Amino acid sequence: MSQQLDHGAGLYGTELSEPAQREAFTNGDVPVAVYGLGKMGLPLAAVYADVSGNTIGVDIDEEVVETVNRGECHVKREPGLADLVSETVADGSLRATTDATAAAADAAVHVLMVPTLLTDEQEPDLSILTAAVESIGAGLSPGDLVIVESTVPPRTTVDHVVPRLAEVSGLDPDEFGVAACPERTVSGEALQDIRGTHPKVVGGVDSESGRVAALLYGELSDNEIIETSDATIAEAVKVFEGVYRDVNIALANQLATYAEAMDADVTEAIDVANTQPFCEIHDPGPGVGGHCIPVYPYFLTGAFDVDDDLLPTARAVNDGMADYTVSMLEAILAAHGVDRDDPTVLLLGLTYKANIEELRNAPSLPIASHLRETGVKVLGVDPMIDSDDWGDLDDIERVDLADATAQQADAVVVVTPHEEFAALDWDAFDAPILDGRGSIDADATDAPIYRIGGVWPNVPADHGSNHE
Ligand SMILES: NC(=O)C1=CN([C@@H]2O[C@H](COP(=O)(O)OP(=O)(O)OC[C@H]3O[C@@H](n4cnc5c(N)ncnc54)[C@H](O)[C@@H]3O)[C@@H](O)[C@H]2O)C=CC1
Ligand SMILES: CC(=O)N[C@@H]1[C@@H](OP(=O)(O)OP(=O)(O)OC[C@H]2O[C@@H](n3ccc(=O)[nH]c3=O)[C@H](O)[C@@H]2O)O[C@H](C(=O)O)[C@@H](O)[C@@H]1O
Repeated sequence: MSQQLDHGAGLYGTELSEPAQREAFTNGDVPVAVYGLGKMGLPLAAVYADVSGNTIGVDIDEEVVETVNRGECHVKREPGLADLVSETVADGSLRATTDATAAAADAAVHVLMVPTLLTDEQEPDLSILTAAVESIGAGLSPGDLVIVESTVPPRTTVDHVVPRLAEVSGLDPDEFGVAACPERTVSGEALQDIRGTHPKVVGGVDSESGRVAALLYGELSDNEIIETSDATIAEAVKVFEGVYRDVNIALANQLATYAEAMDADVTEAIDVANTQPFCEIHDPGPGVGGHCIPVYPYFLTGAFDVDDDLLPTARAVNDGMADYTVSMLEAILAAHGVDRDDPTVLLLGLTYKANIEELRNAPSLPIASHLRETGVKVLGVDPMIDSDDWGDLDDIERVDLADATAQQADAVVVVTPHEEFAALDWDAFDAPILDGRGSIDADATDAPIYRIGGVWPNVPADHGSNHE
């Protein structure tokens, strides 16, 4: 029996030995297509290219495709990614295209890394995933493996992806493999995470799908490969991780409101509580953003008919922190004698998380629109957002970082503490500061600092409770 895989053939159902399969994969004889070249897709495609020597990235955004094919990297602040993209494009391991069906026809492994969002009714929106699945179906061959790395509601792979692939390709489901292998990566450390910070979870729709997926990720990751009993469990692992985080952030936010009432510093209480191993209370803040953590609970509540008060309540607590922040700000303005009809507030950090260029569900957005509704003039500084990308921020007047302290704002709010803010002269603002993430070293300034659920350094005694 030949120990040589025909170039382009798939590994699902192959009679080759596993060593021969690994050799075929790392020799470039098992072409890979990665669908979605965003914050997660580009790092993933680059690692697949580095290992397989034969990966094509697919994106609907022509600018993304052209950027990648120039060997350039559009995903910011991912250590090592720009070099890896440049190297793999230069040696021919990585290329990009907008032609998903042509890519699917060439590939034997198809990796879905496209966004999975919500409808306006907070229901899972799998339209993007479905479009990519249909493109793959149009080019699917017997022996191929389709991998769902996108985060999806549990049961999506078995109930939606497999039937759609079979219908579009005309193949019988047992002619190709499908596995849910959710991406457990954090932006800002994507390459190291993909290569093994955490165990890689792999869940095949059948044992052969799981076997092939585990073999491939055994080449990408130097961490343990955890093969779950089926694809649904693998999908649930990812969603449960995210829901765990949302509920625990809601707990931290609720505890912050109690800390205010008891005139105690919630951060100190949390830090000390977390010194025992059964406690991992998260951090309070102005809200939970991104298109992951605030979305994943709806992959359960919007996908299954279960009587659940907990997840919706946690979502309401987290979404309520924007208004909580605004109400604190209104009290701060009053305490500092600012009673004009149109005070000016400067927001520092608009994206959902420090040093990450993503505005989806960012707490700064409801904070800004709530302030605008009350007649406040809202200025914003965010070094992660170029001026030509400011269009979505129509409630906020853009200010360059260099001009931040010159704005004569009546109050300053640190919503997202980008690393650039560490160098700011907080005294130069000559205004009270609401430090939404507890990111300012109070010893470094005489400015009055207010925190959510925290002690308020440099705040005069008559300016409300909970102060030093
Ligand atoms: N951002 C994160 O920290 C993490 C995200 N994830 C999951 O990864 C998936 C992707 O998220 P991100 O990379 O952050 O999204 P993103 O928004 O950064 O990038 C998505 C990319 O997909 C492209 N795209 C949209 N429709 C497409 C289609 N039909 N075919 C091909 N490409 C298409 C877009 O043009 C964009 O370049 C989501 O399911 C998310 O839940 C998982 C772990 C971490
Ligand atoms: C369970 C978990 O930690 N998931 C991670 C999460 O990463 P993500 O980039 O969404 O950021 P995050 O650190 O969870 O923050 C989400 C939001 O929550 C806020 N946040 C975060 C932690 C906290 O204690 N308090 C808090 O208010 C952040 O400011 C941000 O607005 O979601 C990622 C994802 O699935 O996209 C996932 O891969 C990451 O491992």
